[in-house]
Amino acid sequence: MLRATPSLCLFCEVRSVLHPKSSPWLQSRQYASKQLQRRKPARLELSRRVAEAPPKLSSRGKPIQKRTGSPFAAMNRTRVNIRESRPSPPPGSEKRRKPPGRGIERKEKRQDGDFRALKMQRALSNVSYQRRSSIKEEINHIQSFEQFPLLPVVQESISTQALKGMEDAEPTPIQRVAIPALLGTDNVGKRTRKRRDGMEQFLLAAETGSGKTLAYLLPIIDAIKHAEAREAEQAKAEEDNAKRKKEERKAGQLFELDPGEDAFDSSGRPRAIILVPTAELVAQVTTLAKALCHKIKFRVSGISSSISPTVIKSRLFAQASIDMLVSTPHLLASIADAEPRVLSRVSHLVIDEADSLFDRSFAKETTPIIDRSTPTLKQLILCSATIPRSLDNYLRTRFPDIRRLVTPNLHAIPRRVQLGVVEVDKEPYRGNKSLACADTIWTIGKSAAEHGTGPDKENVDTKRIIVFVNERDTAKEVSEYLVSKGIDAIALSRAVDNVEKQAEALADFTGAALPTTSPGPTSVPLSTKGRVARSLPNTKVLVATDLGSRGIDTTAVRHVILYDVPHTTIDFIHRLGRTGRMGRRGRGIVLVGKGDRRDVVKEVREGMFMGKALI
Ligand SMILES: Nc1ncnc2c1ncn2[C@@H]1O[C@H](COP(=O)(O)OP(=O)(O)OP(=O)(O)O)[C@@H](O)[C@H]1O
Repeated sequence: MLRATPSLCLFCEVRSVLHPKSSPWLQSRQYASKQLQRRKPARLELSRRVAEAPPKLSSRGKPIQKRTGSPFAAMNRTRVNIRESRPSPPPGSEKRRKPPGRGIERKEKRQDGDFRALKMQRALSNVSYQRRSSIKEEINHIQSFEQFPLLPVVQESISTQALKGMEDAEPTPIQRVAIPALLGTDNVGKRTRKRRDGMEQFLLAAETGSGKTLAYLLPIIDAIKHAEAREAEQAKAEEDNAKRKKEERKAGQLFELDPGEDAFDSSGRPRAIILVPTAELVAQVTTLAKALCHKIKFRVSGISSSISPTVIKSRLFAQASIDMLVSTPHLLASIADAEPRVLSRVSHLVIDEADSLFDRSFAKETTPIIDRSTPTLKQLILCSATIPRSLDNYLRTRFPDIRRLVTPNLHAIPRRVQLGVVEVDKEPYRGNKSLACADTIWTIGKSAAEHGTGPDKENVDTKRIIVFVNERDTAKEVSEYLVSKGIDAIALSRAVDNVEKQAEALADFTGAALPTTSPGPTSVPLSTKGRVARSLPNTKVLVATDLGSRGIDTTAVRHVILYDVPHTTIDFIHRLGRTGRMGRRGRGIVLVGKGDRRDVVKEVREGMFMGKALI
């Protein structure tokens, strides 16, 4: 009988020492063959982890942990595993996390999921659909301006001055949301009014062409008139007091210094300031405020760099007092450096087109104006058609308590605006974008010319078209090309020197009165290389860069051509927002060429078709 000692065990080798079966019955054949079967594959199969490098060991001999957050963490990976790279949540944060996929959240994820290309450049801050629906419900009951507790004179001026000729005009959604909030008569306002001490902050955000200007102007003018009445009462009481004291002094024959007249000078110290990015917008907002002041009686002035310094000085300081000032930040900041009192009585400060005025080119002028007016400020009102993510982040840190007054359709381009696409690479343009642009304008313009009835078919059903380009230099190039093709076009850009003609053309587009002395923008050189070419009557074209598009009220414009595909959805919203204003219909045409983001254009079109908010 064979006896197997532990050291001779063929199958268990070293382990055999501890093997419970290292006993004499190990010799049984059955057990030996089983062990052989088990061991066979071990000689043929490689470990699954054979390709991996052996773990790096620290000086203490322990494996070094991979740094997932390091910029080199993803090197040499063959699989994308984004989850792995996410930092683990801090302890305790699980409690605050909402249960996954509940109600609105889940639905929104699905809605967002459609914008695959736009997600890559996600530019806009999100407003939940739940919030949009609740705002809709809240403002549903407001049907007329009379429901706002405005002073009777302010109330009257709406139909007779601001919306003259518009019978039965109803407040727009942003006016329904903002006017009660700024007056402090909405539910939140009533609750907080009593414990209000410092400055109130508001963000008004609504679609383009939805009447935001009137939404902030009416409550501010109302507040100015209230303050005026209070101050008049106070002045009367002080006057009575002074009179009484004088009589007392006379009766008592007391020697006292006569305090004399109160030297409180309010010239050059406006109560309300409205900041806008361009001189064109200064003119636009001032015109509306002036229309209101005919009835309401308050003093408003607009100043911009297009006005001479002498006129600026007289507008600010020549009047006994000034109630409202409209300006650009650059100009006001330079005036405030020389004359700090200009910001010493401001109770209402509006930053219109806030997304522009808080961006890099304006922020260094806008922010100090806010800081310097803060001691007297009662309301800071920011206003914008879009809330970019950068602005959203800035507001969260700088104004965490700001009240966001948004409308249900914020960031959605209305369905009444259609977006068409012209493929520039295809026949007959063969990549010539300017030719495609001129041809598109001719197609739009021809129908206007055909419908003209006058002998020279002028001023009859004139089509106004805005062409948007991304770069300043392109604006001039494109307008010159269009003129060479017989189109009445002018560039609106800071790079263009013909300021007077620009102003005329813009006035014509915005419906403002044209100066009678000017020959009018209809006279365009219609010749190319000394030869008179055919011309397109009844069509006017403005070639503009993005800054020209901000805030300008071009209600008469039905067509917008996007010569360049806009960089972000923000630009899409502002540019297409020059048409389809205040419930009108409009048409946008985008020229798509080689290298342009077709997927982005497609998604914007789909979003517009479905009336969805862009992201
Ligand atoms: N309640 C209303 N009913 C009818 N029209 C109105 C009403 N309120 C304002 N409007 C008109 O709507 C037009 C657009 O107004 P406004 O320029 O204030 O729009 P906006 O929202 O500031 O646009 P943007 O975002 O482009 O600056 C103006 O011509 C204005 O007279």
